[in-house]
Amino acid sequence: MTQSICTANQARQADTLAIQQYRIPSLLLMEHAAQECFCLLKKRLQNARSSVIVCGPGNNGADGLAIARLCKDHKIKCTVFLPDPCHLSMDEKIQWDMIQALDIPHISDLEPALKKIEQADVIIDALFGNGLDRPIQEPYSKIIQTINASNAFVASIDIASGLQATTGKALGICVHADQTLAIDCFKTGHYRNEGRQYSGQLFCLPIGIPDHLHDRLKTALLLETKDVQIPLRNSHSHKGTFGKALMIGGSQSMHGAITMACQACYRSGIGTLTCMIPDCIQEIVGQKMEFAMNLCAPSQDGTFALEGVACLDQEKSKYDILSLGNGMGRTKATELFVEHALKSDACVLLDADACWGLRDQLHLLDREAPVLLTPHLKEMTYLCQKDLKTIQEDPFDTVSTFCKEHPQCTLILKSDFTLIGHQDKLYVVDHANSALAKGGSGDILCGILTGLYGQCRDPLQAATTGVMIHNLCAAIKKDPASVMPQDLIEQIPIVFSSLREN
Ligand SMILES: NC(=O)C1=CN([C@@H]2O[C@H](COP(=O)(O)OP(=O)(O)OC[C@H]3O[C@@H](n4cnc5c(N)ncnc54)[C@H](OP(=O)(O)O)[C@@H]3O)[C@@H](O)[C@H]2O)[C@@H](O)CC1
Ligand SMILES: [K+]
Repeated sequence: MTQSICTANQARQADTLAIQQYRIPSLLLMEHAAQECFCLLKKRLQNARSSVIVCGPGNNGADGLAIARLCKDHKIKCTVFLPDPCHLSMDEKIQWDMIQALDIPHISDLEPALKKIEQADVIIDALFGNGLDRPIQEPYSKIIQTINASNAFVASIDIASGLQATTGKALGICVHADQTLAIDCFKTGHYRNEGRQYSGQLFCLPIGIPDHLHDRLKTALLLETKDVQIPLRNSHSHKGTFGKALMIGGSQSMHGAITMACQACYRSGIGTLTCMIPDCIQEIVGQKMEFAMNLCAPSQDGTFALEGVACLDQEKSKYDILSLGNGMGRTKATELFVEHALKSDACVLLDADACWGLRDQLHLLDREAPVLLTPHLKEMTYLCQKDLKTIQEDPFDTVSTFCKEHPQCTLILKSDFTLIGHQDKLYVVDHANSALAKGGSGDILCGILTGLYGQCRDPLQAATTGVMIHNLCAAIKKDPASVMPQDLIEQIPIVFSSLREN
């Protein structure tokens, strides 16, 4: 099952359709949710000296009560805390009656409950889920404050209580979860604004809502390794089969960027690779890259000179993909190279300084051949009319709006998770790893994408597979602080073969 990322409204609509159109009783969905949560938490609950399930006034609270019942079935002790038994949703009222009939320990008075929370080593947070619609007030703020001050392991059901499920904004105070057990689908609020900070480790649990309901009702899909496809390599092939790439970049002060990008490209299966650099770095780059052909364009002050673009014009028709940006610098020549590359018939990949070089000529994106763009958040401000804060607040909207306006583009927006957009499709790759938060990491991604595009000629396949490979390269047995770009490049063959085996 591919995991959908939904707004609160989309998740609610899927629930409603499952109940009304597919006649699945709401209590049955809830029982599935409770069983899945219980399975995941069972070991911790068994080993806990004291656990508390804190339940709010809606169906999120009802999930918590159903989990308490499963604990009783498995002879696991836990205490239910329901602060407001007079204010319950319909399903919660049914769950609450069962709790009382089964004589499961429960408290509703605040002071003894807060003591229990202070002493607990496992807390299940079922205060608020998808339905939180206003700032948290007393007594809930005091309860959340006590949960956050405790040393307990905290698991939030569906979403950390206090987070608005669509926006990920903390409405006043918010539970700081160690784990979040998303019910049926992830919520956009897990990824936006404070969502990442409060959610802890994320899991998505199926509850029997027919998967196809999310074909329409979703904002994005979370990509997993099983969803990506390394381009096939027929043994009866020659170097032309796997694409001809021209990678353009480098400058006196940043010659490492283009070298790393080219190494990653070659390791990612390109047929032939030519590297275009300013002639002032010819010697140093040439020594590092026997595998690539070098083309030198005239330089000025350590970067490409304006007249260097003639070199690109002479060459550009020979390639399947032109990739620009790595270590190129922000100069007039960069803008000119971007313009002339986009006026070719080849696929064009614009990375780093090339995204900056595009900022005043976005109309050039309306072309026949595909364009791949790999901005980070700041570089994204050059590609749309939004400031950094607005992009950070809603990267989903930023990417989907851009991709609708520029249907030829595949956009890869890099932050602590990666968003990939193409036309109306939106994907998330979430393998956050600080090993990638370093200079050189983007150049390696650019190389991987170029290599993959050469083989599959499908920008979206190159993007989804390339981002996944890049993320997996960082998952090595080295401390993230010490991972060097070269470590990532050396990991590429290992990741390729493990993905191909799968
Ligand atoms: N079939 C299903 O639907 C399934 C649902 N499932 C589960 O249900 C969850 C969604 O349930 P939900 O819609 O009842 O929302 P939830 O967040 O529990 O309660 C919110 C209620 O609290 C109130 N309220 C809001 N803000 C407040 C505040 N600041 N301070 C105080 N009160 C506040 C407000 O009520 P009001 O006070 O406005 O009457 C609102 O109604 C979902 O996350 C998942 O866990 C699963 O079991 C699968 C099946
Ligand atoms: K919750």
